[in-house]
Amino acid sequence: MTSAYGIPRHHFRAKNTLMVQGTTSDAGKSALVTALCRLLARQGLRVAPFKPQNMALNSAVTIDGGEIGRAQAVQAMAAGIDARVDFNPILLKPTSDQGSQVIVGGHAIGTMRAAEYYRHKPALLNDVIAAHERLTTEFDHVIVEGAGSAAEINLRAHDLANMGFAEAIDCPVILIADIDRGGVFAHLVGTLAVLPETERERIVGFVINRFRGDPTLLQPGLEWLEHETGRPVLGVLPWLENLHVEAEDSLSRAGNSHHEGARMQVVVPLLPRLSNHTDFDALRLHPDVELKFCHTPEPCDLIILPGSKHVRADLDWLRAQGWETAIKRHLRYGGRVMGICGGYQMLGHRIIDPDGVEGEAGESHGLGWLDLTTTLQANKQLRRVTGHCLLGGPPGTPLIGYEIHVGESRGNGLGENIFVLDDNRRDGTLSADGCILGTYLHGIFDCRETLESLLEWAGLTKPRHFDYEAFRLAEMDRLADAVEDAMDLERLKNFN
Ligand SMILES: NC(=O)CC[C@H](N)C(=O)O
Repeated sequence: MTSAYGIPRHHFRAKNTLMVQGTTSDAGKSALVTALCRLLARQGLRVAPFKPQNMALNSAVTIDGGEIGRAQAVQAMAAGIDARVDFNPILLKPTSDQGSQVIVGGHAIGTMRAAEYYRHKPALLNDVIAAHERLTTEFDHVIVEGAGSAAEINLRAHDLANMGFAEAIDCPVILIADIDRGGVFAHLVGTLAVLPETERERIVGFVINRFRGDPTLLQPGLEWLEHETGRPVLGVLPWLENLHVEAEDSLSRAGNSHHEGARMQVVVPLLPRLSNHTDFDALRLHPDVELKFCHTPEPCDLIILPGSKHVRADLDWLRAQGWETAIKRHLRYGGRVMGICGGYQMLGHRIIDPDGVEGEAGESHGLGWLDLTTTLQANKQLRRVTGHCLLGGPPGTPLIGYEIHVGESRGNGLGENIFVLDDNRRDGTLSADGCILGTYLHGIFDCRETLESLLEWAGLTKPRHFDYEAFRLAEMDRLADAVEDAMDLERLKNFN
């Protein structure tokens, strides 16, 4: 038998694989996959997350030295295993509205516009299938996350992220919809309606996400849905107040924080190509910190220039929004400034992109507050690091982080390093007056001790203890508990 798109198919052939697709973006696919990974791992099963294709500027460095979407690294954590490139064989990192850097098997193969990427897709589907196949031989279960909406029929012909993948490997699919945004029945029934018969057949049931309110009022709708579609509602997941699971990409549900009694105001310019915003999760969740992502400058104690996928363009944006003048003033009044990766590069004298790695070839004047110059190179540096932070003086506090950058910085400003890495390298530059700090390391706030040292440097006395690692694991368990209460895990296991 062949699918509506000509791919040979058999009935539910893929071993131990269950896929979650959504009726919309942000329906809760990532969270459901995270929860299922956690629940299966809690039963002592070996479970791997998988997302064929991810589009995100939040990425993670894997144990095997590649780059994948952040969500799959979080799901791996939920599954109790280290992240590896097979969990997300294709990652698209948008650099402009039309083009993305294409990362295959953990490594960038180039920056492509949509049409060019489409030409690569048939070959890429083979890479995706091969990665999935490797996981099925090693793990008891593979939980696959789709991308965006399953109903994007305009993209279906070359799809490898949703039904294109499910058809190719032949696996059952759960469809999840977000009731909080409304229209949930229309979303579910409408999605089934636009799918061809063979794809519709794969949908083994529905999950309704983010429900709050009176369940008796929902019940008639569920009965209607089951009757109308002949498919079960496998679970209604509750709205979980302030649930923290790292955001896949957009800042819509994450974002600004407000804590009663916060003593430190942090502002992060909302760069158009801001990358790795999960860097700020531990910081914005800290009880002493109020963090805001802003388009235009606002008064605060600490300004952090974040990572960027297109540093020179984001630097232009920063200037156009008035940040350069505002930051100078902020420094004059004793404020602190920090730059992470792309933001660090902006703090130097120049950013040179001779080969147009991030857009037009050329160079830009940096803000010039740290004595360094950055050249962007074809080769991307990807590594996880451990070490010590010497901010409070030797022997320093433990440090963890990761690097993802094509820029290489040189200059006298790199002399006084505050991060000593276990691989004998150094990182972390402090300006002579101690008010400006730059680093290539992402994820450094995740480590409690480093977070406290950095907050003290920024002017906070005796920061409260906040253990982000423990917090995020507890949140994963809160999510998993809710899914366990709402769904029958044994039933899900029997779908394949
Ligand atoms: N993660 C980042 O901020 C990367 C900065 C810059 N785009 C580089 O690759 O060097």
